[in-house]
Amino acid sequence: MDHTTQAKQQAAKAALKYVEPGMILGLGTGSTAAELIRLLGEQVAQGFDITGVPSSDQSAQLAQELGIPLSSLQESPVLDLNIDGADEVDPQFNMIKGGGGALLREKILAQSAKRNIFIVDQGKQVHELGAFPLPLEVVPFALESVVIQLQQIDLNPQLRLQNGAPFKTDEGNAILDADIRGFSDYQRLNSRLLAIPGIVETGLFLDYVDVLIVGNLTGAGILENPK
Ligand SMILES: O=C(CO)[C@H](O)[C@H](O)COP(=O)(O)O
Repeated sequence: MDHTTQAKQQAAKAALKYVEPGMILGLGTGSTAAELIRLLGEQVAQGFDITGVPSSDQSAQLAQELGIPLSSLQESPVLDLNIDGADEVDPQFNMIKGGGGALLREKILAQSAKRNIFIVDQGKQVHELGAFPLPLEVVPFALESVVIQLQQIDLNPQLRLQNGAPFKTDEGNAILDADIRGFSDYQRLNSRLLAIPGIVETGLFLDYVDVLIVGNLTGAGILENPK
């Protein structure tokens, strides 16, 4: 197993300690979140009682295969806890998410949770955001128009592809990956992006972290956000 996977597993293992019986738990998307879902599956098989609300069809499928009872956000609109991964996190707990294309549902779950824990391997910690392109979820009808507007502010948007065709999110939208290097006022950038009609959501997750768990080869560091 490679070192990054080991670090992701350590982060997931540390997060498991925050999960209490009877919780309605938001299940993130991506390989780190999948590590957590696998661990939860083992716990559920031993009689642990939780209900998961998945942030993607992919996570729903994995949880279902492992026998984790599932609910939907419609049935369970308030989550006790949400646990998800991230693509980048800076020292102020600002994050880029959406590498797996689930940013819209992920942000909705994060917003619906009483508490949010993000689990990352140490390679995700950065001084400033932007080496990882910022995913933007865009309504297909508006795609070309949004591309032009993003080009005008030098964000060099790239249409995300999958097997040669435009990537389609679980909500049926497209993803544009934008180059935000050089921008440091993330709140302002986020507001500016969300003001463009057709951009449904951005992968900038600002003010969402309650606890950040950073996995390494042998364990995990716990960082509480003093917000
Ligand atoms: O935002 C996400 C999916 O939309 C993921 O949390 C993010 O891409 C991290 O993925 P991984 O754990 O595989 O590195």
